Amino acid sequence: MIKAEHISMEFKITHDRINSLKEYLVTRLRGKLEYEEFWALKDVSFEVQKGEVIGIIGRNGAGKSTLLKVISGILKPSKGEIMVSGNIVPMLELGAGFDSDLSGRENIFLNGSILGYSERYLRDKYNEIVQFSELKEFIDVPIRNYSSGMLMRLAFSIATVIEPEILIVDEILSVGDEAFQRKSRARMLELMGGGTTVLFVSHSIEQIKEMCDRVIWLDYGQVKMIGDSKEICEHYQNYMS
Ligand SMILES: Nc1ncnc2c1ncn2[C@@H]1O[C@H](COP(=O)(O)OP(=O)(O)OP(=O)(O)O)[C@@H](O)[C@H]1O
Repeated sequence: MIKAEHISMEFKITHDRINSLKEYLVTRLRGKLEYEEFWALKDVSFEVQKGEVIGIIGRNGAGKSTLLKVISGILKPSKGEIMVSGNIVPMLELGAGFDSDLSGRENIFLNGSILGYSERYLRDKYNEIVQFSELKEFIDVPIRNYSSGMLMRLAFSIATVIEPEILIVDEILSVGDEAFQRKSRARMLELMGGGTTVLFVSHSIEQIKEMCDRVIWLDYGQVKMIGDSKEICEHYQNYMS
């Protein structure tokens, strides 16, 4: 379902302080722009089968979010190849795929169509999405007036009600109030039970142990360990303590 072969991701970082596009172009044309190469992912390979729930762990800056972006097709890897079969719904950055001037209702259709779903399908699912989000009174308000918790509810409701084949989630379960967190966790477990393949990043090792079949542990952009979730989490906890 997902196959990553020798994925490496390079970012070019400049330490020059550049304040405008003009300054950037002048510096660049003079050949004075100095870049430092930084490899956020180095030679990462793994395979995920249909229906598996995979946790990605590692310290801050280890490359977890970068890996999710590469799998989602948001970033193209500098080296290596990623193969994905099935429709992916990425929930990576809050508000991505939304237009802040549009209402919650309009954004359900906008976001849903970006994710590749037809208007008819979204119309069928609309009530369920709104009901799950608990945003009924706010659904015709422009989302720029939503709190981050409300935005998260909307994004989560769209992503999970449409039952994607592959769901990619970055730390989303830690946002929102406790009641919604509980509800989201139940919904995630339901999706996992229904055969959705899930990849998610979490700093909560307890959550990873509870929900995942397998874990990928990234360290400095490399796969440090990959395997059974309880086993890898124990190694990780020992390593970090
Ligand atoms: N667009 C970018 N340009 C330059 N460097 C980047 C970019 N995106 C990420 N990085 C760098 O790549 C490294 C990995 O970042 P990433 O966000 O994938 O880490 P992470 O494991 O998700 O971290 P965290 O647990 O803190 O969320 C970091 O050092 C980060 O600064």
